[in-house]
Amino acid sequence: MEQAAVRVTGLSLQGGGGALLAGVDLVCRAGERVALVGASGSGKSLTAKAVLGVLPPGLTAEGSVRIAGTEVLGVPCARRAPDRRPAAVLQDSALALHPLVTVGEQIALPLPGRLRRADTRRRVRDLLASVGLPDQIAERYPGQLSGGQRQRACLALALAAQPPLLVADEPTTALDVITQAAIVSLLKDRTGRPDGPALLFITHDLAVAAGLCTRIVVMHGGRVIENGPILDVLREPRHERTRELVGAARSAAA
Ligand SMILES: Nc1ncnc2c1ncn2[C@@H]1O[C@H](COP(=O)(O)OP(=O)(O)OP(=O)(O)O)[C@@H](O)[C@H]1O
Repeated sequence: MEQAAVRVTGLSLQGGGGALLAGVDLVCRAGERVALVGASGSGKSLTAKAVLGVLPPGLTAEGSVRIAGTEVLGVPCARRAPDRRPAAVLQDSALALHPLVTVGEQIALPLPGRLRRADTRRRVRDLLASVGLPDQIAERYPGQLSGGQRQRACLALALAAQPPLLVADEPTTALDVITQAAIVSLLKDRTGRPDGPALLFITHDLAVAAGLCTRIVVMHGGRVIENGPILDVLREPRHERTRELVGAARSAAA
């Protein structure tokens, strides 16, 4: 069987007095970009947190989450082997970066410690360039960047660790439409290729999902209700809730 960047099987989560996720199955293969969609509260972020190893305390998880073939469910991110840690790009880039450490120092952190300083500086510059940021950004603090620049810096930080998978949880929601398009185009360039991470893209925007991803997983009430090639699912949604999401997206675009 081909090894997936992430394979979630029968993931269930209990907490807050009830079932939050029930038997979630999801696969994102190496070199693939998969959209995870669903109405608010359907369980997308909790699924992402289980994959990332950052589940909130007090929740009981069952099932399986395999990253590049290794079982990681219940193993916090920091205790996973470095090549089994997915990277994350989240909605709030200001919270994702340390406010008192320069962008360059933060991007250098995941790089191998044995690199000479000049090599580290060069790698940081290359990573910044790969997300369309100039060298000088390395010396700045996160608060001195625009929201779009900060999200690019978060992407550079995520790519620095060469993760098998990038989980992007509504990464463009806080940005204006032009910056949104630029970040989506960067995600398309930098993920879903044999030499880059696979992408699990959580979004409410079906049009963006269709432009970026080849497959879609639709959640409702803590379950996966539909799953398939994105253009097929959007053209002919089978589940009533998927039809509602597609209908709402069509009305918004009209
Ligand atoms: N730590 C927690 N304890 C108890 N319930 C939680 C916890 N975190 C989330 N939930 C509940 O689990 C459900 C799924 O939440 P989740 O954040 O995964 O939804 P979502 O699909 O990402 O929604 P949105 O699109 O609004 O971000 C919601 O009903 C939420 O209230």
